[in-house]
Amino acid sequence: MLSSAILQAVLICGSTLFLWRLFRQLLVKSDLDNIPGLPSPSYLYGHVQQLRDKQGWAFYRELAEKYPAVARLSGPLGRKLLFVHDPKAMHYIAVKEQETFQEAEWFTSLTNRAFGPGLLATQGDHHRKQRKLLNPVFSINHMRHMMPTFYHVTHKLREAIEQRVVQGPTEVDMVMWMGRTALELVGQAGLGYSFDKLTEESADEFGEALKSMAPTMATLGVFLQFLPLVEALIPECLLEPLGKIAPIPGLRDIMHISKTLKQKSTEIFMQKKTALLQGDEALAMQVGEGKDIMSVLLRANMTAAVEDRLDERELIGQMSTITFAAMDTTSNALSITLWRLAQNQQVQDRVRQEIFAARDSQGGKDIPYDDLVSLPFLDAICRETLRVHVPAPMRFREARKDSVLPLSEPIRGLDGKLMHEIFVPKDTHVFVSINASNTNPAIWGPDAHEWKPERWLSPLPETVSNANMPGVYSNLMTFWAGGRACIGFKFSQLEMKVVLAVLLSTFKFELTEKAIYWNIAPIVYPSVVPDGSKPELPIKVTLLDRDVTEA
Ligand code: HEM
Repeated sequence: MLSSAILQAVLICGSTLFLWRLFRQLLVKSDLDNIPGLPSPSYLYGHVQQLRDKQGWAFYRELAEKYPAVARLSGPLGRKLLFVHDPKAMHYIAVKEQETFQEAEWFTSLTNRAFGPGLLATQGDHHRKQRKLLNPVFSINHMRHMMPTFYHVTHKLREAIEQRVVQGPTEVDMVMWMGRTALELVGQAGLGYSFDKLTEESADEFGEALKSMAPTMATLGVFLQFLPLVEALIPECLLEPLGKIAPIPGLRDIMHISKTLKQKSTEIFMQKKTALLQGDEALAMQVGEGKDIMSVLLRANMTAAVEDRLDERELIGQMSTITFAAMDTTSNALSITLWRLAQNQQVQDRVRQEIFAARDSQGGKDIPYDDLVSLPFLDAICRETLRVHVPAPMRFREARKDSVLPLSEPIRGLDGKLMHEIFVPKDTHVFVSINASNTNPAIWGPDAHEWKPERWLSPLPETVSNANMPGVYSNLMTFWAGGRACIGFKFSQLEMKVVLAVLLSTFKFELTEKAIYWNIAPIVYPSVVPDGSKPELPIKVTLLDRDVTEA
């Protein structure tokens, strides 16, 4: 009784706040009304259905081609949304004015509840303090130390696939194997924890909870928007008991998942802390031998100046945060790379020869860090895949106060006048299209949409450097920019290269008869039916006869 009254009160307050923000935006005329954009197909939903369409690639392409900098779109009930891929505007959003253009409030509340106060849940000075301590543990120097762990896990993967194809060419679901490998790699190299032996079917409670987090979040849908309000109105001590009885689908599941994540992260953290206090010998006995990101972080935290130290809740919060952020992104990037190589046998042969030559120069052993990262064609394949096939293609931000967004080139407003900048009122929802930016023909040339690794082997067009793209990686926005850019982008580069080097020197990958559909989602994934919800990527895998391949 009491719970439904509280729930009703929250819903009424939430709806009032939503309507107030909507009316304010509709009533107060701003630059948003003068920006050209696609007409809304429905007053009720606006463009939401097109934006959420898993096969909406043509819609996104049309939008980017028709409006090469910004466009106005519609949200539910006529709410104005800003679609952006102009480099200067993106610099402003991600770097210069990142405190104005923040993640949606519900997202930070949710990640705080789900994972604890890690990087995805903190803002401003608190976030900067965390990054200051975490940045060095993701440095190239630490990646180097983790090479043996990367190879150890990847050889397990190779053995697992070899067992399945040893009798002859076999169809293998590569997205499943890339997912398991990415989780185990971030487990061992990130947390010093093993989720999955890879050689047998095994389910780990922590790994399962992490994997089910994103699909369960999706079932909560519109209720998530009310989370900050719920937190503001209901005392902390009542949240859990009320959550258990509230008639909201998925809520109990997400509470259970968060509890499991916290318990397991705390358990691993405590083991690590004890080992650290016992000294280097005890640490060396652990998975990751004390070289994993969390062990290094714990050591760094102990020796940091008192004002720079993170408390235990923050350290524990980083564990699920990092694993969650690392998992599907890199595994799907690897899946897309394998699919592209299966489509392009000549490219696959050429990169394999490069890998063989590098292995031969090591007497057939694993390629060391410096040699691996500087293999030019392997590098070109990774860059090109991350340019054209962005794993997380859209970023969302909310303007927390009125702001003025500068543009690289003026656009012509609906009133016929040139607009050099756009006044963006507080509460405007901004969609940044990384895809549109990475495949902009004005920057990358007329073949911008084609997957052509060779483009990275010669100097890039001048338009690329002239665009002043703010992204942290290769003039691309794939890993975002500024203080919230992906902290793990070097980790993911290394992961992609180690996995590709080991797999391509053992197997040949070919397409099967089955069609593959890439679905637009927070992380793009493949399926064998259009709009399929189950990630699947069947690829024909053949064990290489090294002599034949080299002949
Ligand atoms: C191809 C693989 C990857 C892609 C495309 C990717 C992309 C991104 C993007 C776009 C962001 C910014 C999100 C935003 O603020 O809106 C981000 C943040 C983040 N990524 Fe990655 N990521 C990848 C791999 C990884 C890996 C391997 C790790 C960890 C080992 C990682 C850890 C993180 C963390 C912790 C954040 C939050 C950073 C912060 O807010 O300070 N990512 N990533």
